[in-house]
Amino acid sequence: MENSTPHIALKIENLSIGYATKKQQTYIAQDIDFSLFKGEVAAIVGVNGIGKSTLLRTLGNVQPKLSGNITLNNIPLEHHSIQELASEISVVLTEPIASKNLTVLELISLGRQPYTNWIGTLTQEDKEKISLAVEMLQIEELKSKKCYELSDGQLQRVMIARALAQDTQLILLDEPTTHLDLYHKVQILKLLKSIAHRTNKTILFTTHEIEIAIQLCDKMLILESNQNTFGSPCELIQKKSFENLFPSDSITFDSQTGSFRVNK
Ligand SMILES: Nc1ncnc2c1ncn2[C@@H]1O[C@H](COP(=O)(O)OP(=O)(O)OP(=O)(O)O)[C@@H](O)[C@H]1O
Repeated sequence: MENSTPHIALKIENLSIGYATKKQQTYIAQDIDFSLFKGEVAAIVGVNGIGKSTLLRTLGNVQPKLSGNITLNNIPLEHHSIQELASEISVVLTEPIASKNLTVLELISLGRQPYTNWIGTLTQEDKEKISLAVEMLQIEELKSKKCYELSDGQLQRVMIARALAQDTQLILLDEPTTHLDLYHKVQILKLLKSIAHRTNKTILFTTHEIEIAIQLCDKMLILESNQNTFGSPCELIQKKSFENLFPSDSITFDSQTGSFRVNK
């Protein structure tokens, strides 16, 4: 049984996500099922408020699941220690960072925290991983700037560099391209794809850039209120899964071009 799934990095079965208080549980999405292999890049798409960020936070162990199974490298998420998770999953969320007074280099160095000693001394390996992340995100000229001096798009690239410096098997990113112009959106998603393919990491991100995701992702998860559909972009197009994502009197999906058309 072990040998039949050696390369699955992340397996999600019957997952229900939402918010729990002592009195009640509020379900945001239920029956989510999918698996991601090592070396794959995948996008979670769906309309506003459907639960994309909630799912990402649940997978990143930032908030608890309501039920179901999340398995990372064949081991249930809850069986990984906090220390293990920090070296296996990096999470880039949309919340503003508390540490904007740090320089860019200091912030990226925090990505190495799971590996450094208690005073945070960086080894040669740590420094090399940080330099590589800076180089990959092309942010050399920002290294000494304070984070509060950055534009939203620059900060977004710095946060991705921090996640890369963390050097984890799974990288989760919540809307990593929101503040970027079209060129940088494409550049970041192409970079994420090449990192996944070159380094065998698994990268999962939420996005509203459905058309770019169709062109660049290996897999996509479409969250909808009554169902969750998962597959390669080609499979999803063939299954007509994108066609009912938005009200058809306003927007229709053209399966020939893989793009949305506004109905005037
Ligand atoms: N802390 C919270 N407590 C209770 N409900 C919440 C909380 N945060 C978000 N929600 C609700 O969960 C639902 C899903 O929100 P979520 O942010 O995951 O959606 P999303 O698909 O990422 O949306 P968007 O595309 O607008 O970013 C929404 O109805 C939202 O109101």
